[in-house]
Amino acid sequence: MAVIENVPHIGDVVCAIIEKEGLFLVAQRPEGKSMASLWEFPGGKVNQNETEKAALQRELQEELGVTVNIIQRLTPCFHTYPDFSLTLIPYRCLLYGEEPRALEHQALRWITPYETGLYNFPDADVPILEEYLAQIRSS
Ligand SMILES: Nc1nc2c([nH]c(=O)n2[C@H]2C[C@H](O)[C@@H](COP(=O)(O)OP(=O)(O)OP(=O)(O)O)O2)c(=O)[nH]1
Repeated sequence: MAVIENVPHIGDVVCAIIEKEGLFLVAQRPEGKSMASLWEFPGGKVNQNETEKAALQRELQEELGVTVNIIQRLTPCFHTYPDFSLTLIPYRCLLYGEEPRALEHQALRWITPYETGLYNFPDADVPILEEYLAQIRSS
């Protein structure tokens, strides 16, 4: 029999795949937060009456101290964790030149597509990573 999940939906979460010279940025979630130490794409929840792009720029200022050039929206991923569900909305982005700083994360790393397997990502990120890697391999 199918089990119907009944967990709170936290809403839309935007995240940035920031690219630089064939590398992209991954950020390690802080200790003490949910999914601590997993590697994610910087971003966060979209507030009420806020556009996705405005939320992304706000979160990237707060977390990395940068403003980005937003290039492309990838396919959103609806995912259910044991205690909540979310819709994770990825954007490919380029930097204007400022170097990101880990203002809220444990660490930041610029990685190549080949290194992705060395990092543990939240489950919601897996289809997003697959789409992104397929896209850059075919370009
Ligand atoms: N920024 C970001 N969040 C992600 C990713 N994958 C993923 O499942 N998430 C989840 C973690 C959080 O529950 C939520 C992001 O919301 P948030 O950034 O406003 O919340 P937060 O880190 O303060 O986390 P929390 O204390 O609410 O658990 O989305 C990702 O790649 N990037």
